[in-house]
Formats: sequence, C-alpha cells, structure tokens
Amino acid sequence: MLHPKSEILNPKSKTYAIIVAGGSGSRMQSALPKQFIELCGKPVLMHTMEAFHNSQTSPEIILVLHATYHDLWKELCNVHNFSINHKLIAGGETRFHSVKNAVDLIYDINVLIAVHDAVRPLISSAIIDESFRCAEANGTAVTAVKSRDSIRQQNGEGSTCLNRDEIYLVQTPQTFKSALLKEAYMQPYSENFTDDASVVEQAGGQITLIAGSYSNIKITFPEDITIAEALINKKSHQR
Ligand SMILES: Nc1ccn([C@@H]2O[C@H](COP(=O)(O)OP(=O)(O)OP(=O)(O)O)[C@@H](O)[C@H]2O)c(=O)n1
Ligand SMILES: C[C@](O)(CO)[C@H](O)COP(=O)(O)O
Repeated sequence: MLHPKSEILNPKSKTYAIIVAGGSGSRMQSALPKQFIELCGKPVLMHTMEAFHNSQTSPEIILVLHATYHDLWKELCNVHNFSINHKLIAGGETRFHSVKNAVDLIYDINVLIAVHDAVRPLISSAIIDESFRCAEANGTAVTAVKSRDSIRQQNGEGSTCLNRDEIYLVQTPQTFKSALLKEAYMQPYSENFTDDASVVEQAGGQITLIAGSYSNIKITFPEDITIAEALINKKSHQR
C-alpha cells in the first residue's frame, strides 16, 4: 500500500540527491550515452538536475558520471550556461557501485539522501519533496506506481494471473535516512540489487512506498526520447 502524504520536512534537515549517470546506455544503441542526449534543447541530465534544484527541498547534488565523460559534461555545462552547483564524482562498474561511490562520500549519519536515475528527467518537484518528507518520518521512501496492465507469472510452460492491485512498478527517487543507506551499501554486491530499495531491504530495512507518476519514465530505448519530449512539451503548454 502507498504511504499517505507526510508532514512538512524539518527545514533544518540536511538533504542530498545522488544523481546516478554512470551507465553507458547499451539498450539505447546510441554512441552518445543517453544522459547527454538533448531533450527539447538540453541534455537529459540537465532536466533531471533542474527538477531537484527547483524543488522546495533543493538538496545538495552529487552527480555520478563515468570519468571518461567528465570533460564532456563540463563542456556541455559551458555551452548551455548550466550553473546549478553540484559535486562531480566517478561512476562504478554497475549502478550499485556508482551509488556506493557517492554514499561513501557522505559521512554524516543524520541526513537524508535521495538516489535518482539521471535518465528519469520528468520527475516532479512535488514527488521529490514528498520523498524527503516521507523518509524523514519513516526512514525510507520509494517511489512506485501500480501496474496499468494485467500481470501474469510464468510457471513452467504456462502462466498464472497475479492480483495487479498488489503489484507496484518501482521508480526513483528512492530516499533514505543516511545511516540506513550507508549501512546497506556496506554489503557485498549482489546481482539481485536492481535498485536502492533492494539493497536496503537485504540489510533489514522496511521499505515505505510513496506515489510516483506514470510520466516519470526511465529513458531506456530510442522511442523513450520521443515520449519524453512529448511529455515535456505537454507540461510546458499547461503552464
Ligand atoms: N554503472 C552504472 C550503470 C548505471 N548507472 C545509472 O543508473 C541509471 C539506471 O540505469 P539504466 O537505465 O540501466 O542505464 P544504463 O546502464 O546506462 O543503460 P543500459 O542498461 O541500457 O546499458 C542510469 O541513470 C544510469 O546512468 C550508473 O550510474 N552506473
Ligand atoms: C532503479 C530503477 O530505475 C527502478 O525502477 C531500475 O531498477 C533500474 O533498472 P535498470 O535495468 O538498471 O535500468
């Protein structure tokens, strides 16, 4: 079940956002990794970082990017006059290792940390703020939506239907009290760690789900660029 909306975030709470952009985007089949592809005139990554910067919480941003792309990123920041303050660090072999590189740089065990995929540029400021509020109250806040399709599980040659009201599709941001996230990321890597919630759960943490958005898509395949541009244009017409 999704957690109801939380109270106001304590303005004294220190907050961080780890934006993971250390992947190579193999499924996108583009020479330029998908986080740099332009969406409505600017790189995917800039849309994502602006959403966090413009949220009420406006967390300190740590950007995780493969070292090979640090110079390209600095050049893009110049070209686009992008001046949002952030710390740039090197990515790792998998998403887990990229997140860990950032988590290990945050020493304070009394802060809140959101982890977000750079390639989910349509995240709303409202969801970002709610994830920090919920994590402050409950320790964890993991963004998710219910499946709109029916769900079947394969068993042997056949398959059985599952109750879709009990199934959630997990997104980011995934936000945690730092003590919990830091302890979880001390575990050795496992292939089952597909997101931060799976890492925290394996370490004994209880996951609180909050409402995500069907627009908060992860740019994974080429057609996702067209969908994301359409959604951004729709949003700007609504303003
Ligand atoms: N070593 C890695 C792998 C992934 N990511 C980040 O994790 C997010 C979700 O990963 P995914 O969509 O799978 O990105 P890629 O790994 O780049 O894509 P693919 O799996 O198609 O290669 C992305 O923002 C990606 O940059 C990361 O920081 N470090
Ligand atoms: C973290 C994530 O976006 C939550 O849905 C997802 O697990 C990333 O999966 P990927 O295969 O690494 O893109």
